[in-house]
Amino acid sequence: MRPFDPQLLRAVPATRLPVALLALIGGLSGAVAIAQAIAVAHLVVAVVEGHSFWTPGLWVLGLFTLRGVLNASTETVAAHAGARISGALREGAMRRWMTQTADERPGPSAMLTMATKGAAAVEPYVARYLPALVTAGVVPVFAIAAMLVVDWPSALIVIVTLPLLPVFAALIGRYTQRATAERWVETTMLAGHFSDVVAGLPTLVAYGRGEHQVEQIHRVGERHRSATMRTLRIAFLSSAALDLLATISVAMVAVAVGLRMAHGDVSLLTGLMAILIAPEAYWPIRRVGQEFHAAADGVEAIDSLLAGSDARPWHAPAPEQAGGLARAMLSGVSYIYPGQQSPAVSGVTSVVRDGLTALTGPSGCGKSTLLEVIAGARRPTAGRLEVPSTHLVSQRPFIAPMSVRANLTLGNDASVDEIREAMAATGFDDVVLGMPDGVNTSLGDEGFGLSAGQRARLVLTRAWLSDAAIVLLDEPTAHLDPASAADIREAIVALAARKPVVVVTHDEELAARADNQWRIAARSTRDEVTA
Ligand SMILES: Nc1ncnc2c1ncn2[C@@H]1O[C@H](COP(=O)(O)OP(=O)(O)OP(=O)(O)O)[C@@H](O)[C@H]1O
Repeated sequence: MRPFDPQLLRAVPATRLPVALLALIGGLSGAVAIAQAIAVAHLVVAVVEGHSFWTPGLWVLGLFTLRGVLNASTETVAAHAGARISGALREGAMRRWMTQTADERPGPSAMLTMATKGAAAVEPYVARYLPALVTAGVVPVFAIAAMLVVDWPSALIVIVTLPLLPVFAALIGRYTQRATAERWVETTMLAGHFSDVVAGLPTLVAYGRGEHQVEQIHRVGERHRSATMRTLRIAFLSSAALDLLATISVAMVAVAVGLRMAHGDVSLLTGLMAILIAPEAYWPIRRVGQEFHAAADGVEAIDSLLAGSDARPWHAPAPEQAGGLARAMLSGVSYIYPGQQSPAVSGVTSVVRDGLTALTGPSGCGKSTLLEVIAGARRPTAGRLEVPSTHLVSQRPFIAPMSVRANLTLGNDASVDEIREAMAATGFDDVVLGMPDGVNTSLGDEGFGLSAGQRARLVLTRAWLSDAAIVLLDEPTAHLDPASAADIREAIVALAARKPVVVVTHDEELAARADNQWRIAARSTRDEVTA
């Protein structure tokens, strides 16, 4: 972990002002602490020598209050800054992931960990560590300058011992980086494994494999626990080491001052001032050491959250001939999955025309992949693609745990009348009639509470309402009973009369209703699409 990584300040401008403000307050606070040490020394001398202690007393009180106010402001600004910056990072990353293709985006569990734990871990880095770092660069200089004026031999001891702290901290930092990176991997794995198990729990229980997962999660959890304990151990030990070093250094100043005072070389006031100012030179660096461990997770998270932030999102260009028959054009389009040798889609040249296009071919020949390439969810590895806006209904379409209405208007701003018209066209109006609160009925995760046929009608209604120029459907009649499949077929044909629809299907009846046919040969034998 580098002590300071400017990429965050560059990528998230919202960071700059609060960090500058916190550093300013930190510097002021350090200056006030030095002034307070001088005032306390004067107060003690006044008491010891029997002078009036009102003036130094009032100074101590005033400076004490000012320090309190500055500390309170630090906490307030830090809390606001932390929330604002982690929010900005989270939003930026999520916006980016939404525009990235499936191959560029991190996996779901990594995205989940980064957007929740990761973004939150940036708060201590920005709100505590960065300001502490700036303070550590300024306050020791103030303290040494004050000591040079007050008592230069004491200043010399500080000048010699002070560099040991950052050197020591840097050595610990190198070790911490590795431990933190390991812990971050374990955290992501635990989150991913846990969310997979929760998602698959009904299936696991149905096959009697639920108990087996307890052992699995326990194992992953144990690895996470021991990685966490390792980083905590480093944090505690290194804090103790830095504290010890600083304490010994201050003690050296105190012993030297004491000896010189015993010989009568130094006055009580000078000696006291030197002893009280000395810790102010060390504490900012000690604080950096402490905050460093709390911030280490944040640095790991920043790298992941900002990864690819300077890359431009990819979009297939829109076809020039927007008003004519050609709605989308594919010329020699191929796609190879990352890490694979042979292409899943190979040299497809075709044109999406008005009406219904059936995309057929044997299982595994690349139909779904081609649909995702046309939708812009995957970037073709070769060939040229011109596509206007599309609406893809995948084999597992996204249904949010929200109301039916919110699900229907996801990605469009359809009016009540338009929703009613679309529902009538797809037959979803009959489904809604049977629901307790009509379109305001809340749905569970992935449409829990709806049958497969009802779900198919819902997502088709949403496709109907979409503003996209082309609708892409992936096996919309699969797993439906004959009556539902017949209704969905009619709705698709009606939709295709409004805008071009490309449908991947094994349903011969649906394919027979299509105006255009695309057929992909089996992977081993195929050359290209025959349109
Ligand atoms: N994420 C992936 N990573 C690697 N290979 C993949 C991935 N998804 C699919 N494939 C492979 O790409 C090929 C095409 O898959 P695709 O799902 O597009 O076929 P399909 O024609 O739609 O099949 P089906 O009719 O069974 O749905 C298959 O050989 C499949 O194994």
